[in-house]
Amino acid sequence: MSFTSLKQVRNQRRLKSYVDSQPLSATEILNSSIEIATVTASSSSTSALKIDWAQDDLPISVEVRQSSHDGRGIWAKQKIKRGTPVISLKPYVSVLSTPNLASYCSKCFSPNEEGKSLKRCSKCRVLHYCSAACQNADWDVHKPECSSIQRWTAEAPNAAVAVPGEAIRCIGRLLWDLQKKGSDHLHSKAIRSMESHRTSLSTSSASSQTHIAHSIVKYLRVSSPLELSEYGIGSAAELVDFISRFTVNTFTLTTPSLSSIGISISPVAALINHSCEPNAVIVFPRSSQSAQMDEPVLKVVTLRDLDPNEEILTSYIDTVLPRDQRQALLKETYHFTCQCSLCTRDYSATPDPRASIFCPKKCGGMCPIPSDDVKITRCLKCGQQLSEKSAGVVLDAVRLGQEALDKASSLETTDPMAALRLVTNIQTTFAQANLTPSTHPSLSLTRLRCSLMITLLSTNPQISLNETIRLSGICVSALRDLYPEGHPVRAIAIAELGKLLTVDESSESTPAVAETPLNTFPPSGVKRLRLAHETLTKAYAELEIGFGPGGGLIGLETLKLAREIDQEINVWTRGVRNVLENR
Ligand SMILES: C[S@@+](CC[C@H](N)C(=O)[O-])C[C@H]1O[C@@H](n2cnc3c(N)ncnc32)[C@H](O)[C@@H]1O
Repeated sequence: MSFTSLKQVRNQRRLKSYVDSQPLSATEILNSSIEIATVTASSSSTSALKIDWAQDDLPISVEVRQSSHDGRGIWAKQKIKRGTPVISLKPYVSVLSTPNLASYCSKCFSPNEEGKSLKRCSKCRVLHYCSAACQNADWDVHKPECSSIQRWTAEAPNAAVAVPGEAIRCIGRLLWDLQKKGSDHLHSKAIRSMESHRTSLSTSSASSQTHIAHSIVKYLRVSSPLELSEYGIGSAAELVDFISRFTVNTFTLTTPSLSSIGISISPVAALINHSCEPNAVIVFPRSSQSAQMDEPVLKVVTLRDLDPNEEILTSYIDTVLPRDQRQALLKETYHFTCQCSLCTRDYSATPDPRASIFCPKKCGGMCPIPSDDVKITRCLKCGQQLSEKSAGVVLDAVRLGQEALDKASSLETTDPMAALRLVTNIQTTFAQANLTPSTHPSLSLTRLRCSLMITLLSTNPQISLNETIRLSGICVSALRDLYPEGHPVRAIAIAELGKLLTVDESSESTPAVAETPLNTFPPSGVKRLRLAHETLTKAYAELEIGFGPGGGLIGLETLKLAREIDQEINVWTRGVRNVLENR
């Protein structure tokens, strides 16, 4: 679960507060969720809850429990094998983020296929569909949205804000649905029961949520929050409360290859608590077996074998970040101090791979990265202290790297070449600072650089295929230091490397880096094909864990490619044998 998508909204102009002078008390909010939950059993620290709106989506292997530490959560009742899609459901609402509106169908979220074009709604001209069937199926929900978008666009001060952001569109869809179903419907109960932190918001969060509240009022075409009673919202405070629930409980909607394309709301999946070292992941694997109209399907897949009475935990944030940054993000958006196994790990003997530099004496050991507060750091193997000057170089590199990452990410789709220049130029600074490849933001920059090179590979002859493969290899090895076997991020990176190794070598331009004995990766000819096959087979095995049996759409593609390469290797081997026998 991540809320990067809301950043867009946060950065917009802030409006006057709508919040009532008499906010709902925490007890009132708590009571509203307890009335729908019946305690049915109890253990020493947790008690099982039977929640009517959750029962249909939960298999018998798990149950909802309440704990004093992290509230409600989902727990294993029996042994569960790793790679099990323990929960599989369709979110109540899913919407595309604005830049993706023309590239994916707004009903089934399939991408615009090459050679075909999505059909645009002729009225709002904003949503697109892959077929008339998808458009018709979405019309019930899109109807009120369509006129609201048209009005929003007509009143927009400039083209940059001509389409309401995904948070506004998502809340709009949710509220129209609740209005139609009524307050007694299980969906309405489920939404009301999601956790809110309205009473403990920081000033900046309160301000951004108030801003969203203003936008919602404008989008729904009511003149004040008091007119929202037909949506089950009785006051301005309740509207802000609703938005707080939304912020805490929204998921990033991703493609089968994990690109973020929008946001989804599922109160059942939102019952899962957080760990920076999770034992499960939330993915949208898609597969050719399921009918398109049923997509997107959210799956919670276990990453390791679970014992009975273990809590199922996913990560709400990107766990490539070092502890301080993870804790700050979780505190700001989710209002808790994380005490997971990763956050409480002792790094005095082995440094955190997310925050390390190589030993200044090059003994083969590593030092924890210095920070503004702790500048003195020494190699954990040989004890060599990092000089103050070198600590300054590292701190500068991290700061410049983060700036380059933010800037390049914003240019990624609009000007990939400029983004690539930015992330390439920072490499020298990083090399001087001795950051390890898995240290933040080094890894994020390498991943972005690799993904930009892949995008540009087919159109720009300056991009070297072998260099792209080498970078992809660096990403895979750094991700292996951070993620367990089968984690979808790692599995997708391995599949990407395997796929790159299958690209026709003859398409390679003059190598940008001279081949040296130390630089023999990737190999060429049949050795390369064999490595590609081995990598794809490994990727498939990991995809089958992180995305569940079959590995989702990427699993299917990877398996197909592995089989094709296997045939190619066989043809090549037979060819060589024939030549040898004819001699
Ligand atoms: C998406 S909800 C998870 C379900 C929530 N526990 C409930 O009862 O509805 C996220 C909220 O759960 C709580 N939470 C999740 N993980 C936690 C953790 N590891 N430690 C403490 N609180 C946690 C925080 O209050 C957070 O804002």
